Amino acid sequence: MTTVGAKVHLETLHVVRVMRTLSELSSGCFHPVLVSSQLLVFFIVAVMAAYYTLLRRVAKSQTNQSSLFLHTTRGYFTSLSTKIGTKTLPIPHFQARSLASDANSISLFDRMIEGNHRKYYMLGGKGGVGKTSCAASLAVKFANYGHPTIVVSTDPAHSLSDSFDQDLTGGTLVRIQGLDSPLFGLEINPEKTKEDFRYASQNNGGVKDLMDSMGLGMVAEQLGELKLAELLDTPPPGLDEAIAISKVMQFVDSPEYSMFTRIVFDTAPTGHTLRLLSLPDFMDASIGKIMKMKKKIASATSAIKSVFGKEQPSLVEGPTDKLEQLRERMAKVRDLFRDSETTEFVIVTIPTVMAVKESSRLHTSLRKENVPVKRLIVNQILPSSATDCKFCSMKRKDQMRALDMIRSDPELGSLVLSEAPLVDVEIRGIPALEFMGNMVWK
Ligand SMILES: Nc1ncnc2c1ncn2[C@@H]1O[C@H](COP(=O)(O)OP(=O)(O)OP(=O)(O)O)[C@@H](O)[C@H]1O
Repeated sequence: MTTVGAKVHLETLHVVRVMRTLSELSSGCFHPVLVSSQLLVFFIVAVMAAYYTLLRRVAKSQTNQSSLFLHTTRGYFTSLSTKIGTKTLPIPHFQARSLASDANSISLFDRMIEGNHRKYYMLGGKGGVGKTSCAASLAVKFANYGHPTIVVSTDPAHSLSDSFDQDLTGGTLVRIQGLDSPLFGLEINPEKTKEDFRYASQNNGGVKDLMDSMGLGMVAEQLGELKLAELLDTPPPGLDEAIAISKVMQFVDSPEYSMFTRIVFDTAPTGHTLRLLSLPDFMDASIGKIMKMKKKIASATSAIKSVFGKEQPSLVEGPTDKLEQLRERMAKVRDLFRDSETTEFVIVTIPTVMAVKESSRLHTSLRKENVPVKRLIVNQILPSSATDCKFCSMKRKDQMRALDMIRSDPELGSLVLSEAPLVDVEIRGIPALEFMGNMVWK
């Protein structure tokens, strides 16, 4: 065999090995409850990793080539503030209050609380504009209206814990204290998940024992063979988003979460969020390509084997093809992001030219992706009373110009504007979030 021939043969062997790994991962023995969280993430990363490996290798072988807010709010908070502790609690059973409203005088927020079917809200925008404060305040408001609610941060640089002034970093749902109503929070921790993968592939022992006990020892070996650790040192783009998506899939699919009628996402700054939204399409295409190649390789190998009179076990179809199932779930998430009955993306901005321009671009991208957007929150507006210092009055004039820019912007002008003033305290803790919620969500 020539050197080039040997190389192509090696590449093909690698491809077959990856396919086998996916096939093993795809077949049998997955107990839905045990596997739902960690293995789902494992599975998505395995598919992404395999896809990138394939792309790299196949392409290579084929081509060989100050107190500013004068209406002071401080007194409001200090009268309400209490020191709040956190602990993880089992999820109790709750029922959303009946939310009947007069169809003629219905506000945008009335529509948001209407109905007991599940709705998803994603808040996004430029860094530091107040996405977390708005997302947390919305979640608190939903809960206070009787909706069992989850608030999830998909921003790798989380500030949800800081916003609630409670520890939500454990990677599991935590009951948020200080409310009579059911509100749970979660910060998705991609670093921890990546660490788990590194551990899984470097030190198969612990994970293998665990997976053996689940009847999945074979999967642990195969994950090791994929050398995920190497891949995770240079993780494929979008891995953080893949982990976030796997959580969305959990919320969508799992009966464990079915009692939650509102799910609020505090998303990462614009770039990450757009990747998150386009990932299901990307995954769908990737899985499609992997499946096509799987079929090609299977038919090629069976042709060769038939020449030698040997029967080749089929790589093409298993009775339970988990790849196809994953593809269907991805399609479900993709459709969910685009369903205006269930999902709304809320853009948060501040009145500066730079933030407005970025929000306009974000809206363009969301529109292209067919993600429903109805509302634009303009946060941190200096109140009209802030004119007795020169700095404040200059700043306010600047902000008014940015607001005019929003109203005449072809992208943003059509959205419902919610204006929130800059307040003289940090938005932190439940009382502050309730206060913020009453300013923003009307
Ligand atoms: N209307 C407001 N008045 C006063 N302070 C505010 C207001 N909105 C937000 N803040 C403060 O601004 C800071 C940033 O807010 P927040 O964390 O909500 O922004 P973010 O967009 O989520 O930031 P990041 O992109 O870093 O996650 C926080 O200290 C918050 O308390």
